[in-house]
Amino acid sequence: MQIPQQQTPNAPPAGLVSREAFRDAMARLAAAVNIVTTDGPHGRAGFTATAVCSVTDTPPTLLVCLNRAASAYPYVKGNGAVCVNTLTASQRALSQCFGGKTPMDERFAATAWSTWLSGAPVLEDAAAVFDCRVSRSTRVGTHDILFCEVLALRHRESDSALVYFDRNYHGLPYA
Ligand SMILES: NC(=O)c1ccc[n+]([C@@H]2O[C@H](COP(=O)([O-])OP(=O)(O)OC[C@H]3O[C@@H](n4cnc5c(N)ncnc54)[C@H](O)[C@@H]3O)[C@@H](O)[C@H]2O)c1
Ligand SMILES: Cc1cc2c(cc1C)N(C[C@H](O)[C@H](O)[C@H](O)COP(=O)(O)O)c1[nH]c(=O)[nH]c(=O)c1N2
Repeated sequence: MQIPQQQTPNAPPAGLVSREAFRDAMARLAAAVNIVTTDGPHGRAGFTATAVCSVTDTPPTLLVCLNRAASAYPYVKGNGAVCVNTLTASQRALSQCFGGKTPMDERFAATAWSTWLSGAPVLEDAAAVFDCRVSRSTRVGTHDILFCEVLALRHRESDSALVYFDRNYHGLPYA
């Protein structure tokens, strides 16, 4: 039998969760770290993202949550193309570079990039690469949820992972 929300034991009343409490709890969710890039008529940009997950394999689609205040936002929206580059443990510095206030050209100067189908910059030695077109997007609060249809991909076998957990980076060795 399903228990209605208001009768769930120990459930706090709705509407009392602060941004701080939400973030504190979210900090307990370990997440893969990605550099999401874009390029095209509206220009090149990229940002670090942990809010990335699989949506469906038919058609292969993932989602990325992007803050509309981010400097990359107008570029991503204008180009309608992104590449999700999932980082290995050795790429922590790159995540820091794309996750702060570093000027866009300096971010991309930190390493070499190529392009596949979408035109967005590809990090060839990433743990996994998902080259995508943005098939649709939805506004929720401060963010847009971008649904990204995968046009091409590649992944490395037996490599480490970069994980963001408890407001810190952690290297996860393979096996
Ligand atoms: N989804 C996001 O937009 C997101 C995720 C992680 C980090 N960040 C950025 O990196 C900074 C440092 O993050 P931190 O983890 O070290 O400490 P934090 O206390 O700011 O965030 C803790 C956790 O809350 C979530 N979060 C943070 N800002 C958010 C936002 N604006 N919208 C939705 N969820 C959010 C993330 O899961 C994050 O790991 C943040 O202040 C934020 O600017 C943003
Ligand atoms: C570990 C980690 C994880 C995330 C981020 C940061 C860091 C350090 N940031 C923030 C994003 O990368 C960037 O810092 C902000 O958008 C501000 O960038 P600008 O200085 O405006 O380019 C981020 N932003 C976003 O819109 N969605 C996300 O999933 C994440 N995830």
